[in-house]
Amino acid sequence: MSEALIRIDNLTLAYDRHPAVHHLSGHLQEGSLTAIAGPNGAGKSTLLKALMGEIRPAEGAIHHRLTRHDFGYLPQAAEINRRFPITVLDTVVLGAWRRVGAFGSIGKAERMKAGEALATVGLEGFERRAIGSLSAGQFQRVLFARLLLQDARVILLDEPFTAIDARTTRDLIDLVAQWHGAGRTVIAVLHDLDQVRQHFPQTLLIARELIGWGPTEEVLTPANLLSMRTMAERFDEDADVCRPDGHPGRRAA
Ligand SMILES: Nc1ncnc2c1ncn2[C@@H]1O[C@H](COP(=O)(O)OP(=O)(O)OP(=O)(O)O)[C@@H](O)[C@H]1O
Repeated sequence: MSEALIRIDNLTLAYDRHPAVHHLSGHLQEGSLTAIAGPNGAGKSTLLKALMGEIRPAEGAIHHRLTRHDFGYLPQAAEINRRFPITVLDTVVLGAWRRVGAFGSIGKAERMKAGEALATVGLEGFERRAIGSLSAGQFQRVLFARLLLQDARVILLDEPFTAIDARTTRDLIDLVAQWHGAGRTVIAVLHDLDQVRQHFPQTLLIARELIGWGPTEEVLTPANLLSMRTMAERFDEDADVCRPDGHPGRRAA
């Protein structure tokens, strides 16, 4: 078997020492297409941010030889400020900045590529519109066009199809399949388990602790889904990170 692209070793992620992800281990192969599923507050977004290096492990480690520029990231819609006065084309062009670097110059070629990416996502003619004037689905298409321009080796998508209509979802899932076909590594946080079963060969099921990670049909079993719900009911927002021996640490006063 080929060497893993990303290896996660006994990873604990915490905010102010309250763990959002506990003792997670596993690996991602290059070219894999993986869904991260789990209840609200399970640590899914936190894990994506840690993969990119935005959150440092409280314990354990994430091993890879990638840089921040190798990651394309689509945040949850709620994290994006759409009031920023910027056009659709310039938003897509931002995808190229990561590639050319902060001191590189964005030329005509990049702007043309941005126009092509917009056409690919079905938004030809939208170039000069302000992003604030778009529908949620149109804006999500713009963000996918930006990812196309970014041309990243690893693509991280946080709830990419939430509040998006069926047609847009289908088009964007097709893009994900194309990335996968082209050998990109794609990881998407998803809540719709039917979508996961249909389109994602690998699943990481998490409820702060790992429940299952592997082929989707082996992970999304009734037993695992029951464990997930039981663990979610017991989420303890005041838990402290474990001691190095793996036993629960002191609880916050
Ligand atoms: N910036 C932060 N500061 C403090 N706690 C945070 C922060 N971000 C997330 N958390 C907490 O970490 C835990 C995991 O949150 P996270 O957003 O990773 O979960 P999630 O699985 O992505 O949830 P959802 O499905 O609701 O988006 C939650 O208890 C959350 O309140």
